[in-house]
Amino acid sequence: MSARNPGTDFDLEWLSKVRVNTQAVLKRAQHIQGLKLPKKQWQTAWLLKAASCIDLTTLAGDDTPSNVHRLCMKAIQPVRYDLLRRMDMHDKGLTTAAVCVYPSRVADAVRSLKAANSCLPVASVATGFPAGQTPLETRLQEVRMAVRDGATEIDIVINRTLALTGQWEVMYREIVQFREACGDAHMKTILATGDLGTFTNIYKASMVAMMAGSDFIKTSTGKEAVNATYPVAIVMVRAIRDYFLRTGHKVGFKPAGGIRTAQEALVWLTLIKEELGNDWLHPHLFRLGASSLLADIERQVRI
Ligand SMILES: O=C[C@H](O)COP(=O)(O)O
Repeated sequence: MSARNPGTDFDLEWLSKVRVNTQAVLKRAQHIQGLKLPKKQWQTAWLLKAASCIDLTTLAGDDTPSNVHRLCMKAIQPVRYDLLRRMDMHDKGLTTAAVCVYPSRVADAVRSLKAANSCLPVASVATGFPAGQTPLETRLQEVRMAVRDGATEIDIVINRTLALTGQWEVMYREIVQFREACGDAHMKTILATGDLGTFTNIYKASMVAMMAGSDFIKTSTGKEAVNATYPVAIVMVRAIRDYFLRTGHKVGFKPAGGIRTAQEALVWLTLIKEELGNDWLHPHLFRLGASSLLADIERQVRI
């Protein structure tokens, strides 16, 4: 992970000026999707880069220590050894960026990784994931417990009620408290953009999350009706760029939810390269939240 974002004071004036131009956003997203993807000879390298940026996730009601263990083993060796050997990549230490599990499964993941001598980070969703509709004290306690169990990254969800009713300062104060509860664990803030209604709300929520000290902003929980989309990403990465220009702090970006194919992973990498530049094309500033993307990446690498 990179240097942390310390956040800023809440600045209402900054937010009130914001009006996102919907047509311009849609046009830019379409342009990015139309760009030529890396040529065949570079695609494998790009796909391995994508694999290294995955937060390999399981967030299911029937998660058990055994499937969390299998997830951890896959995260340590995301692409088959013989395939990596063929590419002379077998000794480069390729892993995913992290594993991501529910708070109750953090201890299982930490145990499995430790037993395998791996220091891969364990991320945990918290704060009443996915809806965030539990009392603030419960949400804070959940963060503290996940950290206590060994999570070094916490994916919090914002309180959508506050965003939809324009209570930005209250939302800011909640996120500041989550950041405190995280301690040294890095905080990714999930906006659940599919619930936020407008691009302007998405920009404002991104900015509030960064002002409150988020290390990453993340699109979705994977449980909304609409999850990671390219237009939403354009709005969020522009907010990241504006925040960087104003404060000098680089905040990471994590699209998540419904990302299943190697082709989509390539578009996501292209979008980041075009909008934020190469600095962001590393796991400390870019993650793909996905439960089933890796299988297609491995398939494409094999071809
Ligand atoms: O944060 C990660 C998402 O919950 C994963 O969503 P997915 O299962 O659609 O890949």
